[in-house]
Amino acid sequence: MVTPTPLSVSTPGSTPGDAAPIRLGTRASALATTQSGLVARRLEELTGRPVELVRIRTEGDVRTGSLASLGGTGVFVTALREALLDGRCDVAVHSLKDLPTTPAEGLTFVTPERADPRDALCARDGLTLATLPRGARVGTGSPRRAAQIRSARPDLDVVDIRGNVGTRLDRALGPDADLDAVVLAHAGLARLGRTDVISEVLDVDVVSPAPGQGALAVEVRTTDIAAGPDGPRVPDLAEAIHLLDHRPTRLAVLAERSVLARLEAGCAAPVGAYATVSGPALELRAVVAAVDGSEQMSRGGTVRLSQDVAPDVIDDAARALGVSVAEHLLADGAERLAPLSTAVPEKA
Ligand SMILES: NCc1[nH]cc(CCC(=O)O)c1CC(=O)O
Repeated sequence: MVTPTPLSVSTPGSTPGDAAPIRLGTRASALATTQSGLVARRLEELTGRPVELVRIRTEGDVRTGSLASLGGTGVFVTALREALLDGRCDVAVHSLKDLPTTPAEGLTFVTPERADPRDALCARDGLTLATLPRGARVGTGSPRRAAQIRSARPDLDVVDIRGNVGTRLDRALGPDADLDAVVLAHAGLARLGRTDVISEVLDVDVVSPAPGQGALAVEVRTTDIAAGPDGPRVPDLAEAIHLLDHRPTRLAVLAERSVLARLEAGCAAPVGAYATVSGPALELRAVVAAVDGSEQMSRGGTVRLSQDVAPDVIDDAARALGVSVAEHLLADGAERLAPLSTAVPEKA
């Protein structure tokens, strides 16, 4: 327990405006600001301090090349992390699936409860993966989605697209649509209030989600929240960050991200991983797919989480599950199917 500081005590007549604001760094897209707004409101409730959004442009927002050509490692997060480290903001909110698996020096993050991790097909006329006509054009910028869509429906024409959620939806559903469908994360659509455009939520056995999909990372400077001789440097923030952490989400995404880390794969690699906690069990399934859809391999595993050990021992068990599943995939020849490293080949 952290002792509340005067700042976090709500005294009669005190409003959030009375205390120093918490500056929350976010990308400027509609999805990013919506996600950040959710976290900002929670932080205001938990600390009694106002939260100010600081908009930061990331490389992923500036560059317009295909997602695969950007290389995938941290293009959406590096600028936010720099802003945190040089003090332009105190908290940064990321989509966890955009966060590289290599830890950032001096920073630490928690994961609030995850939303639906599945991908969603948004097709004209309510079409589904099964009912799209032969040769239909399906847009996605994700090699993981492309690989699995092609594997399920080799006859479809998968088209590489980029852009924010609205732009991508327009490609299939707008007045000038040039595609029959696009694939987007359910969580992003849900946060934007756009689940009406979904024609099918794709089962995780058909399209395995990106590691961490649907979850947010709320990142802070380690020094602000780590307990020192006099307690954390920012006690009310430390307490709030601690309360935002959702343990089952944390364990699931630890296992999923450990698959990616052990495969030395980036978020642009055709790798899916999905873990769930049910009772004392953590269950994980991961997929590596050839981008042309010709082949995919899948491995799963389960670990029983002992309740009477230290939290970091349980975290280690979640990571070990991911590593073990990844090693099975490597033993199966996963590297033959897909370029796993972040060095992305020239786009055709
Ligand atoms: N790289 C873009 C991105 N990062 C996170 C989400 C969706 C929200 C989430 O997965 O938490 C999206 C959009 C999409 O994939 O459709």
